[in-house]
Amino acid sequence: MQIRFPVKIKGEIEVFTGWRAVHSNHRLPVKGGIRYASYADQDEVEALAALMTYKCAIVDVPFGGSKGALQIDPSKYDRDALEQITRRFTLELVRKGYLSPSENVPAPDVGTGQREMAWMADTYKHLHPEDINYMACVTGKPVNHGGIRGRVEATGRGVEYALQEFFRHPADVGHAGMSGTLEGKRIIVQGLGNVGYHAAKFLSEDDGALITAIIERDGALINDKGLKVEAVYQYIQEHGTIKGYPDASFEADGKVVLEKSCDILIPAALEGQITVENAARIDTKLIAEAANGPVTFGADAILRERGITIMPDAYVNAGGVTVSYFEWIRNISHIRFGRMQRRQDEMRGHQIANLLRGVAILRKFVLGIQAQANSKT
Ligand SMILES: NC(=O)C1=CN([C@@H]2O[C@H](COP(=O)(O)OP(=O)(O)OC[C@H]3O[C@@H](n4cnc5c(N)ncnc54)[C@H](OP(=O)(O)O)[C@@H]3O)[C@@H](O)[C@H]2O)C=CC1
Ligand SMILES: O=C(O)CCC(=O)C(=O)O
Repeated sequence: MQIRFPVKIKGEIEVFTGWRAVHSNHRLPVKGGIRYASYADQDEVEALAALMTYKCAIVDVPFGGSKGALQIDPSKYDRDALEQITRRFTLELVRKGYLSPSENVPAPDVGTGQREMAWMADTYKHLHPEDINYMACVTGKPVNHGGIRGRVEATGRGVEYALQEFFRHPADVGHAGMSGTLEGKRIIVQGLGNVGYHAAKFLSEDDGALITAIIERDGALINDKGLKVEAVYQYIQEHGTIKGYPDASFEADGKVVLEKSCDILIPAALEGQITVENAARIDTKLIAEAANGPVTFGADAILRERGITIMPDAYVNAGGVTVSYFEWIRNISHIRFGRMQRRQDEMRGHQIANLLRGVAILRKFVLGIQAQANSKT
């Protein structure tokens, strides 16, 4: 479904185009992120909606597949304009039946995050004040707006878990031309956004892997001894670029760094980064598809022919939708997880107390019979 809507920004009317595609509603609600990107188009959204169907099936979360996008470069708008645009987009989605807790539940994706999800949930709530499940209309919300701890880092954490699992299978590791664990493995990450940042951070800090290069929109940082991911991330927050980061060499052409030698390549930015054009030059043993669709169909065949193992997106980046499921469940159950746990603990406490009481009664009963028997002899 395509939507076109006008928004008045600083006195000027701008018309925006967005999409929400549903691939399969064999299970409801359908689920999938909404991205803000200038390159977004309908074909991409439809393909990503199909991927969501398969992803949800693979990790067995009871959702159908959907995806959405708004054709916009969010870096060109200030906070107020983005809020206006997001609220208007949400209004259109709700009106057309493409956003609701029971039918279609968006989440963050490229260019969107907790803030946009909070605006969407709030807009839905104003349109449907009678819906007591309004909070479940989107996931990936801030924790103080019905979100769940861990959703922000969930996709990156899932990438780490998928790789940890891979390294638990020595035959597969050997087949990929490696041995041992993640410790000391040379990893290149493309995209230090939500997914790439958390994946790189956890893999280096928790698993001892070396992040030897980070490729961003404006070039790449290289350090064969391993980059400090948190320091690079903070540098970007402060300077808005990776250029000038002190503890690494800089390469202006990020695409070339995709071809640098490494053990594991993690594309975590955009679709179609590894194509028939560069597949023959990719110098890695394992590709973990953290982004959706980073390897094209043609490139996939070339890489496999060359013996490079590919861990597919529908499995590698499914941590996000998995935690989204817990957020949605929590929102529709109207009970805090802590409270559920407390009730369970209380119930268990009651059961143990009842059991002990039963044992005490039984003991009294047995002692009584024994006393009776003794008095008779
Ligand atoms: N967020 C989630 O929970 C999930 C995301 N995904 C997928 O993961 C991928 C990344 O999403 P997410 O991390 O959320 O998005 P973000 O917008 O948070 O991050 C994307 C990152 O890639 C960078 N980037 C943009 N263009 C390029 C380029 N040409 N070369 C290198 N880096 C570039 C961006 O830089 P800049 O900020 O300058 O644009 C940004 O740092 C997408 O494919 C998404 O669909 C999959 C499952 C769940
Ligand atoms: O968290 C979600 O519901 C969807 C995340 C997403 O868009 C994706 O996995 O590609």
